[in-house]
Amino acid sequence: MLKLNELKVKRRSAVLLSCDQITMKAGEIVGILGLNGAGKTTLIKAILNLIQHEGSADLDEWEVAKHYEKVAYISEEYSFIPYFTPYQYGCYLLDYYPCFDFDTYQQRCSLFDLEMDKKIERMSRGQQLKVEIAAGLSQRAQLIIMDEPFTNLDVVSKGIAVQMLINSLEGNEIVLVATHDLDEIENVLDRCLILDKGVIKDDFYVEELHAKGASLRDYFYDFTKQKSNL
Ligand SMILES: Nc1ncnc2c1ncn2[C@@H]1O[C@H](COP(=O)(O)OP(=O)(O)OP(=O)(O)O)[C@@H](O)[C@H]1O
Repeated sequence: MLKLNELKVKRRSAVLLSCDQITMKAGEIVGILGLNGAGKTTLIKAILNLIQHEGSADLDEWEVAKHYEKVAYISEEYSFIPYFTPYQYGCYLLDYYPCFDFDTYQQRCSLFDLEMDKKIERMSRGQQLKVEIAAGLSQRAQLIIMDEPFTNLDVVSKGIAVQMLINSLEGNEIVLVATHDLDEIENVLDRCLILDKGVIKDDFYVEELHAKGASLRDYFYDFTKQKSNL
């Protein structure tokens, strides 16, 4: 279980994030959605203790920040070592993460058509993101946090990445995905947190939305309309 306890991020006089207590159950895939500047990355960085914040994020009663070996963080703020090749990066992760599945990582790199012996710094941004996705999803982490994991991927690779995410799950992981790629992720998400100006404005199960005959795109259209009072 992931429990967020009153997370708050302040910068000078501005409050960038202010969350009440939220709990996510093992096995839930949760979308963190919101318009540009809504606070998605701020929320993720507060959970990961990458920025100064109040409150805490606990994974099964343990602070997330004290158990990075249980957490995979996939974002465009890459964690690979640029002068490594994907092969060398995999060896490094194998040393660091006790459960890292090197064989599956290699298969995933191959699915993405990545060259295992090319320096990551010489790859395109999309290819670098693929290395991050292949690596993060091979960590066998309990908590997988993805910040805009599909944005720089081509249309074919987005589909491969979504399928890779689904295939990588054993069922008990908690997955948080911040994304604007609603169509790609809609059928993968169990639950959505809707952020606006650093506050969670809505929290619902996608099933409930679908039961009303609506899609995430419809939801956001209405949400934006209400915001701008059109
Ligand atoms: N270091 C900082 N200092 C001051 N304000 C910041 C800082 N980082 C982010 N912000 C502000 O916090 C708010 C939330 O930013 P954040 O990056 O979390 O949004 P986001 O929902 O991830 O947006 P996007 O969809 O555009 O990536 C924005 O208004 C942004 O300007």
